[in-house]
Amino acid sequence: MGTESSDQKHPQFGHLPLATSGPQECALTGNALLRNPYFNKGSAFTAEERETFKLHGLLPSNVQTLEEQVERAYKQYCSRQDDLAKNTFMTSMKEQNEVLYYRLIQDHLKEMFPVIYTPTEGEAIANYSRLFRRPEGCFLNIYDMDRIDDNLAQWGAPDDIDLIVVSDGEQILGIGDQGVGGILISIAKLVIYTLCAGIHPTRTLPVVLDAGTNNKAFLQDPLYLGLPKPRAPTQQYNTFIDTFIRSARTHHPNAYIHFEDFGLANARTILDKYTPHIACFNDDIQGTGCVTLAALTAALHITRTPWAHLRVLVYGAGTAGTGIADQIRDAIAVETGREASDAAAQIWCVDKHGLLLRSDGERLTSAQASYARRDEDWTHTPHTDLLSIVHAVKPHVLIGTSTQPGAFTEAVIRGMTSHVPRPVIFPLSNPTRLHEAQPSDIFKWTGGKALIATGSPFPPVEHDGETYEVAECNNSVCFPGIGLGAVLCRTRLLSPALLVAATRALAAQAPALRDPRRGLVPDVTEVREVSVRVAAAVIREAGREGLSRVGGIPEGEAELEGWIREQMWEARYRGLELVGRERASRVARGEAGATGSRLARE
Ligand SMILES: NC(=O)C1=CN([C@@H]2O[C@H](COP(=O)(O)OP(=O)(O)OC[C@H]3O[C@@H](n4cnc5c(N)ncnc54)[C@H](O)[C@@H]3O)[C@@H](O)[C@H]2O)C=CC1
Ligand SMILES: CC(=O)C(=O)O
Ligand SMILES: [Mg+2]
Repeated sequence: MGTESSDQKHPQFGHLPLATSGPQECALTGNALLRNPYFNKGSAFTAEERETFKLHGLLPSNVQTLEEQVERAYKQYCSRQDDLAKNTFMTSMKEQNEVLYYRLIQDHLKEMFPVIYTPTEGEAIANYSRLFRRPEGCFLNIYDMDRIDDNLAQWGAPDDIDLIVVSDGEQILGIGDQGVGGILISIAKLVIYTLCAGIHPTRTLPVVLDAGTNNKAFLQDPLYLGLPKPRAPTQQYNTFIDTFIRSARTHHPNAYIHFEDFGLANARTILDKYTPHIACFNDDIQGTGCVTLAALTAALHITRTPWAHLRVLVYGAGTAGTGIADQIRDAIAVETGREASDAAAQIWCVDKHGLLLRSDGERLTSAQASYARRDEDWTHTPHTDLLSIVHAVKPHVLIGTSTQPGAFTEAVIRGMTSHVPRPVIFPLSNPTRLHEAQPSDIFKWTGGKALIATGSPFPPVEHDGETYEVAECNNSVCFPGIGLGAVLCRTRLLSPALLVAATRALAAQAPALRDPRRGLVPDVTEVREVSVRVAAAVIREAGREGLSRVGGIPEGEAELEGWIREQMWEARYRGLELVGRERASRVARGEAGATGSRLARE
């Protein structure tokens, strides 16, 4: 586990795998220190530090607090003319001073989350090659597979990396193939891990797998920074993935691997292949499934619909849609004692050719096949028309993961409302412009009866003099806590039981359970505390299943949560201790109290 504090003892918990307090050892001085975003404090370096680290003459004389720096940075942020410019400003702040960057976001979380994540991050990704200033992360090239080992080895010693987020850029945030720009989704997800779960920012690695792109505009753009070739054929692609996983396991054997925004054909195949062997997670399949099931669980608590009678319609049966369907199927099976195949019969999936039917044959992916319906039951209903399907199925729940804006029309929503008293409607497609319906319209068309959650943030809805929160049902509410739990107990695998435990922990924290005007999932401003509970559930379950590789984890609830909190990184300045280069390289090799792998190269 993290070596940062291997020589520090915590008064309450003894030796913690990863401590985030106390002084930090630093071998950098002068300009090199100011240019290092992890150690840099800018105008907040104390008089003593300015002396010790040879900073005199390199900084204006006034020593400021982090709060004063945040105030100035926020004013600069506000002066940027639009969200994309604000996003670019934040990227540059991250390159200069990580503590200030995270603290600024934390102090303005609600306002800034959509700027550093969906929807604005999608715009930044689409414009990656135009906005590019400085590379961040690890770029792997399918035509240079022999170098993957070296490329990954340079990120530190085997114990330095706890978490890798990797994307191949094929299906980014609902905006399709973004090629090498996919590095930015890996970076954005890692920022959320740090913000929302206190994952140590220097112990993570963002990776993009550049296998080409089928984005025609990029292929014709001389400024495109990735491989200007169509995506490589399947066999070569599979070898690329295998090589990446093998090298990652060799050089960073403890890293939990998070897959993000892979294309439909590959996302599931890769997850199924590696889940039995390594601790890995696909956010679009499992994270989205987990948060949606948690939101649904809270909604059913309010509507009082029994699991045994539940009817669910999933519109858009791709990576996210089938991931959600699987989680709901498994929950129905657990709650009713039915076989998973029987539980699947309570879920109807619609994709671009209409309701999934058995006669679709080879057109169905393996994930879709278990939801295909018998053709003979649909001979009298137009199975390509959503409204007709709604009238035939009478769903309690309608979920949109189709990227088709406005697909949940007034007729569809009113049709659904004619069959069930409290329709549960989740338009989850990102970014905001791709949502299947607007929450305010859904509220209007259902006479305020709907229980709504959306994929991107929306403002609250007014109805009959009351204000109703619209929950953001985004995997960002659950993947940080799941990852924190997985990292802290160094789970060998991320088994289905760990995900069930995480989902239950998340569902139990739905604000709507306390007040029906509040959201079906916790708000982003609450996520850090939510992550503690989710991580605790994951760690406890990993212990029960014999998957945990860390000893001495406290058992009591309060003690376990305290143990987790102690290891969550926080955006505050710590004292610096000057050490010699030799000590610093031992630190970087994990032989002494380290400050993070990336410093090995600095
Ligand atoms: N809220 C959240 O946490 C998450 C939201 N998403 C969003 O969900 C959407 C889908 O993402 P993925 O599943 O990764 O993409 P995907 O490409 O794997 O799935 C989209 C599916 O929609 C289908 N589709 C296209 N046109 C359709 C139509 N007219 N009717 C019905 N189905 C249609 C496609 O054939 C495909 O199977 C994206 O907008 C993405 O941003 C994805 C993951 C998490
Ligand atoms: C939220 C997310 O993971 C997506 O839209 O792909
Ligand atoms: Mg995603």
